[in-house]
Amino acid sequence: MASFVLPAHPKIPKGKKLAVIILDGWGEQVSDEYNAIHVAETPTMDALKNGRPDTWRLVKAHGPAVGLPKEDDMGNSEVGHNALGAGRIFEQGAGLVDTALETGKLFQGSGFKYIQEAFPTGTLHLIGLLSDGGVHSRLDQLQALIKGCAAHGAKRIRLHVLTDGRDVLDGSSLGFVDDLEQTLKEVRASGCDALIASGGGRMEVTMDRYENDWNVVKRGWDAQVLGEAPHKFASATEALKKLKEADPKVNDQYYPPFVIVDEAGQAVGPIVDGDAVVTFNFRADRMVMMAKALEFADFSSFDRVRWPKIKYAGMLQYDGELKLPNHFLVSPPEIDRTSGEYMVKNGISTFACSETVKFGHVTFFWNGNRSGQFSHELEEYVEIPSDSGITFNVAPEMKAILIAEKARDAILSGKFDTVRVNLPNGDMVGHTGDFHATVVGCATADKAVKIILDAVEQVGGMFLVTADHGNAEDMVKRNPKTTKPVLDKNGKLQILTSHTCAPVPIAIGGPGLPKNVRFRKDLPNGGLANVAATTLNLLGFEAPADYEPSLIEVVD
Ligand SMILES: O=C(O)[C@@H](CO)OP(=O)(O)O
Ligand SMILES: [Mn+2]
Ligand SMILES: [Mn+2]
Repeated sequence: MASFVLPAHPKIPKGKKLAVIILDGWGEQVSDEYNAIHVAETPTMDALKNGRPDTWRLVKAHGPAVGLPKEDDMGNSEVGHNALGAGRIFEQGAGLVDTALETGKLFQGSGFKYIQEAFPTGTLHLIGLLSDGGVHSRLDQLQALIKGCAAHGAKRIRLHVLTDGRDVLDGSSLGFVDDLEQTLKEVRASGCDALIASGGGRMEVTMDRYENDWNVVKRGWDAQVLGEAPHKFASATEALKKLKEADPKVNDQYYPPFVIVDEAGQAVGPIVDGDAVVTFNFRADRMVMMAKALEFADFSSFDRVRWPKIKYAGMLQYDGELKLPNHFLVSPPEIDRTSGEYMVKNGISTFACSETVKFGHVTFFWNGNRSGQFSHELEEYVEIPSDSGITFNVAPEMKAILIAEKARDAILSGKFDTVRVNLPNGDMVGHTGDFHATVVGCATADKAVKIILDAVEQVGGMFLVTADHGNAEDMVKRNPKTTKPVLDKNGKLQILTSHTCAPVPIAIGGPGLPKNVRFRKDLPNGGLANVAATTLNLLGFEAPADYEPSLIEVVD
């Protein structure tokens, strides 16, 4: 058994309060009119950067630095917070699924064998996000899964697709539907009856998270399981086109639920007793609620009307603590010995807080996709309810100030050694593609940082401010080489709703920070995984030997 006792840091004393602030979706990019952070008034963050090369730097937050397969994979909250909390780089779901598909192991595992039992007489349903974004799922993996299932005996496959427009450009869903239809055609030619059965936009249908709004999951349930939706079409392509014609404001993220019907008007693929279901997203947060609805006998979050007896597997197991779902096709990364666990085992008390839509980021993701606390005595997790049923450009301040005030009160209470928050604005408002609202959101996040830093000042503490990946710093599609916007065929800017591959800032400071502590210069490629050792050092401990190295040094 690994020992959790950490030696004292030889030079940094214990006992100073530490605030850790994560700005969600806050990267560093060219400072121009498409950078909402640059355009926003951000005096607090500017002051941490300007003229402070020893206590401000950039760290990598995308690609292999956070366990993603490729250098052009943008960062995201799951991999970012996993790295921040765990202090090491784990190969993440995207890469694990790639390997399982390439080696064919996915089709030999116990999870696949389990769903395969339903193939002779039942339908296989595949539910998930349809894009090549690589944050929650990937189209090429879905295509390989469909072909592999057909080759391994699936006779009837039904797709329940969620359109994206958040990790990819808005409007790109039509192309992804075309690609998927092509694969389904090939599979049909091999004798497997494969069709799209239902759909809807990811933010409107199924992919809610952290129980912010169960109506989202219910809309998905009604379409996917019951075969009922307000809109019925002969194909997914027709659905996307007609729904857009009827309401030009509708976008890929927010398509209403629809079902595909046959000539007699019957839904082509409701989920019934004896069927198999796979949720093909590898990322956990936005599939956990659906997984609960599919799997839990005791379930009261909405009226399921019918709870079919199915064989259900997740692409991954989404929650190791809850063992949810029980069956899965690929084993998730085993993110163990996170900094949160070390802190608890070394007597460090923690207060963690965010609003609902980011609450699991500083708890569940931070702790290696583990729900619950390590210690009820030493840890307090506070969730501030998020607005639901709106897009965040309508209320771009979100709950940032309330989160900061909770953190301030926790710091001033003297009860906690460390306080950790996620400020959501740059990310959640950035995803709406509304530039002006994102500017307001970023300015608000900056004000929230100030509230926390003022409290740190009062108690003579320290702070570490960083981000989990980029988003708000880039609101248009650019040519990566020239950084100039890439215009569409009509000469218009293409709004970027997604995350980016930008590095993120990290700043340390506060009256409690020993004067001779500064960022090392010999880790130019440092990334988010280097932050955990840094925070353990600031709290007066040496970091575990196998953690990525600390970003700080003490100069004599
Ligand atoms: O909203 C989400 O699910 C993702 C984007 O797909 O954003 P984040 O990783 O910041 O949570
Ligand atoms: Mn994020
Ligand atoms: Mn995001």
